[in-house]
Amino acid sequence: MAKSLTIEDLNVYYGDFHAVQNVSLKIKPKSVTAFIGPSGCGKSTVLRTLNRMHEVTPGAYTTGSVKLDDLDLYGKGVDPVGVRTTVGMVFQRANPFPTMSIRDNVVAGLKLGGVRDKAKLDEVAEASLRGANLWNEVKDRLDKPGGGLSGGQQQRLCIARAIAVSPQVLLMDEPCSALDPISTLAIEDLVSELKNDYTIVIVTHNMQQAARVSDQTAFFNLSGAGKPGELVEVGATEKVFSNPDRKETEDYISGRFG
Ligand SMILES: Nc1ncnc2c1ncn2[C@@H]1O[C@H](COP(=O)(O)OP(=O)(O)OP(=O)(O)O)[C@@H](O)[C@H]1O
Repeated sequence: MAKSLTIEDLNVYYGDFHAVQNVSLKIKPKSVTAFIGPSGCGKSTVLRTLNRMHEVTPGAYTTGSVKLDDLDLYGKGVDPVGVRTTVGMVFQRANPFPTMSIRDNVVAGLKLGGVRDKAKLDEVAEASLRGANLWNEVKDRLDKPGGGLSGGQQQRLCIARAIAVSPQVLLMDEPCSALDPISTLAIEDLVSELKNDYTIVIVTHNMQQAARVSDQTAFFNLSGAGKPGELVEVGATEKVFSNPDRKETEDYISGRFG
């Protein structure tokens, strides 16, 4: 199920603005990769190119390639909507449909895809909520609105919604930035469990979080004011945090800048 991602010579533009340059990176199946770096260096931009989500911004485009196993996600005839099902995404702020029931929130994507069989929908809702470590907290109120859950529960609901459509990769853009420390730890534990089934890429500003949850860390930086962001260093998380190759990486990780 889980697949690899291979990014080669990726450049991202917002119209005339060259946001990110020459990123090449391999992401193994069933691993967690953390994107770290100072604000504006292009972490979210690169993340969004992994499921063509940047294309919702008018004028945004890429050069280079992103492959899911052998499939070029930007190849001729590849449907971006299909890509976003295969490569799911969880955003910074939990964004459940607030008035929709918890159950319907989870299976919204399946329903949109035409699945009508109630038994099947219930089965996927339960499996996804269990997968997101939320089932026990909500099993007695599945018909209540998603907006009535706590922030941390809403974020896990969004993770359940993302996994309900059986993706191969999960992208997470600062999924804990709006959460308290306990909810944050719950999401981090969940990420470690989800790694058994999915390939995960997570953007985080929290160094401890990157160190705790990821196998591989990619450090991005700006080459100068107004210049594009670039990938400075990527490697095993333990190595990047204990013995980085580049001084900029060490300075950032040790809090000397950024
Ligand atoms: N929709 C957009 N339209 C135009 N420029 C954008 C857009 N989104 C991002 N940018 C620009 O692209 C650059 C990279 O932004 P991005 O959000 O990817 O950085 P980031 O590293 O994720 O930052 P942060 O840590 O602050 O979220 C920035 O200069 C930003 O202003």
